[in-house]
Amino acid sequence: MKSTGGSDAEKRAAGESAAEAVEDGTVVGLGTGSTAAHAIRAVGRRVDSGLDVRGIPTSFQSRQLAKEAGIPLTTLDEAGTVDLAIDGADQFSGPHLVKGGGAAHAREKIVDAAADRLLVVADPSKAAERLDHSVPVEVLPDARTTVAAEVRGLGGSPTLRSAERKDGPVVTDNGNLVLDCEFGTIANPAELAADLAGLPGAVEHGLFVGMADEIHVGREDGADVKTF
Ligand SMILES: O=C(CO)[C@H](O)[C@H](O)COP(=O)(O)O
Repeated sequence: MKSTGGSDAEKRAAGESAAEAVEDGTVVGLGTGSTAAHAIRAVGRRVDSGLDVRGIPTSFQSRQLAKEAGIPLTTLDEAGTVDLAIDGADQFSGPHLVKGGGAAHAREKIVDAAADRLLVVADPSKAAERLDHSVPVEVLPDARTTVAAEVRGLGGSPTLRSAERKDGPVVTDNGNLVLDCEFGTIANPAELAADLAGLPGAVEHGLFVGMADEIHVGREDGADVKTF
């Protein structure tokens, strides 16, 4: 699993802190990435101790991890609602997030938006005064050229994400491609989110505007919780 940013101890502290918030008898969205992985393993340990939950994974990776951790799984179709989602972020500023470093942001946004509460888990390197991380845009393969042109028209600089250990582009769990779009400092995340959402062939973008209810920021020896 690709790991970026802070230390593993910080990520683990964040994941374990959020996993403590999971209540008995609930449906939990399971995010993607190295920090969310710690939360999934921690929820699994609580399941071993008798916690009754059902998890909704947001990616192939989180499904595999949840199965290994012994978390019973369900789907949005079956469960209908999500009580709590735990997910990572590539950057956060207040409750606003940039996600999609693992190219899982389309399913993550569906599950995170459906949740009554979204708990973000992050190491301190993900904090920013204002969002300035590149924004991943998942695109239908046929739309990559036209969406890239539209992104340039919005003042962005798109780059097709290349795979590591495979020739060619990253292909998402949904069979699509990813354009990483640099906009510099994002003055108005809501406006950019609306512009990107309106592009034909853009499946989903990685701006999660105002979506975090809590951010658990891991330290070497614990976690700080910001509530919104
Ligand atoms: O959005 C994501 C995947 O699409 C991840 O949550 C994000 O990339 C953070 O990952 P990590 O915890 O490994 O830094």
